[in-house]
Amino acid sequence: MPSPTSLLSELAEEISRNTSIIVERLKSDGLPQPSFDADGPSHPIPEADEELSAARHALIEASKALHTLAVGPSETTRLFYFKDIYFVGAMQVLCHFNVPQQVPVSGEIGMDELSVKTGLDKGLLVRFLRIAAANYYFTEPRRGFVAHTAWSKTLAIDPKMRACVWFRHSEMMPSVAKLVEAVEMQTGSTEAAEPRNAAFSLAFGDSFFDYKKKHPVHMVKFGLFVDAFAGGIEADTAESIARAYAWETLPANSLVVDVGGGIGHISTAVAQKHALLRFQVQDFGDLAEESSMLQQSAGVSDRVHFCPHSFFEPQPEACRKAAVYFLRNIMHNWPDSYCRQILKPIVEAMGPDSRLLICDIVLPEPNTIPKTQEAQVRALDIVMLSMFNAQERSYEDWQELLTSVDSRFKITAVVGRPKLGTDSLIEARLVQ
Ligand SMILES: C[S@@+](CC[C@H](N)C(=O)[O-])C[C@H]1O[C@@H](n2cnc3c(N)ncnc32)[C@H](O)[C@@H]1O
Repeated sequence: MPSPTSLLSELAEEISRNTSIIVERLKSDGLPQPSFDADGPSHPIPEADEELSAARHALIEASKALHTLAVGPSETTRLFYFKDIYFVGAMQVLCHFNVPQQVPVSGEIGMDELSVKTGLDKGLLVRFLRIAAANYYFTEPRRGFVAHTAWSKTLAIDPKMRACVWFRHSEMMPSVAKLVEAVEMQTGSTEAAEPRNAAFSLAFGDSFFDYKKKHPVHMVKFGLFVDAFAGGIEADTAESIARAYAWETLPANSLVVDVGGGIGHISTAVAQKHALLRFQVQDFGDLAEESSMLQQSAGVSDRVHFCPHSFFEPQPEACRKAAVYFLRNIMHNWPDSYCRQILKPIVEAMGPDSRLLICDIVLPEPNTIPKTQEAQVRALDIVMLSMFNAQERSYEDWQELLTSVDSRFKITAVVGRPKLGTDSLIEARLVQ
């Protein structure tokens, strides 16, 4: 075990080596260097480039470790997420008062004028802006004036980014505050481990999706958040899913049933790339109109159809013996007992050649991936617990869950990194 001093040096060297790779490659490719300036690039280091992506991840990993070592155990714990909690609160106040959109994307604005334009009391505006600026969002180029950084500009130009701040603050934080209560309720009680008893439900008085149905604004903002969260991981976009799986090996005219498919944005992307496939997108009926608009604008409305359907009900006749039953980010929202209820009607509808295709995280073995990536998937696991009393699953968990529904289930393929990012595609078939 190296001494802490040599570990610091090793990490500094790692940072220096990977920084050089990135700086030189960006220079030789004529790309802009990362910068806090408002006109700095929003994705400065392309993920699609293997060398750059590897250097970027190594840099993130080493700089996080170096930062953690430099702060030290005592200060880390004493200030445990202290600054971050209030930073999140301040950012949500700023977004709520439309501050990011009222700051010009280039140039500056006086705090007085900004206060009038947003209706946020000037004294409070200045206090919230200054904590934001201390975290690289907004800058005060001269006293009493504010301008964007590349970070705050993302909030000015993209409602999906504002939905990320809103979701952290308005749904995740209240749920996390109820986590201990929810876990205490569950301890020794199988009945309590129900979605309606999740920390979210204790905070909001309703289960996650029932609450959304009753509060359409939350549903819309959640949709924007999901789009930004998954869509922001280059390797997890709809287009990546269209590329990652061997859709082209399915016979012409094959039917893909997109179970709980939302408005069908994944089916649409796959349909655009694979012209010989048909799709039925199943979700709540109130998404039908938006779904149909999407299919029409994407030019795939002849092959992608929306079908209002609850995944707890038997599959409709038109969706039986489909080539693929595709479930993206569905199972991780439900505890095992509910996943079994979702999978049973699918198994009943599957023909001998049907495949089940689940797109969700496959949790890694501990310490087998870089810590920053592991922290991300472990956090998602606790998100699922606090929102739904559900979980992310390891390969063994998936295998166990599937065979508990039907002992014939066999996982026949798993497609993960580098074709996909956080999620994997888990293909399973009923094997006699
Ligand atoms: C996390 S989203 C995933 C949506 C889509 N598969 C995707 O990957 O973007 C979960 C979806 O499950 C849908 N859902 C929840 N309960 C459902 C039910 N009982 N029947 C059908 N869909 C349901 C929600 O409306 C939502 O669209």
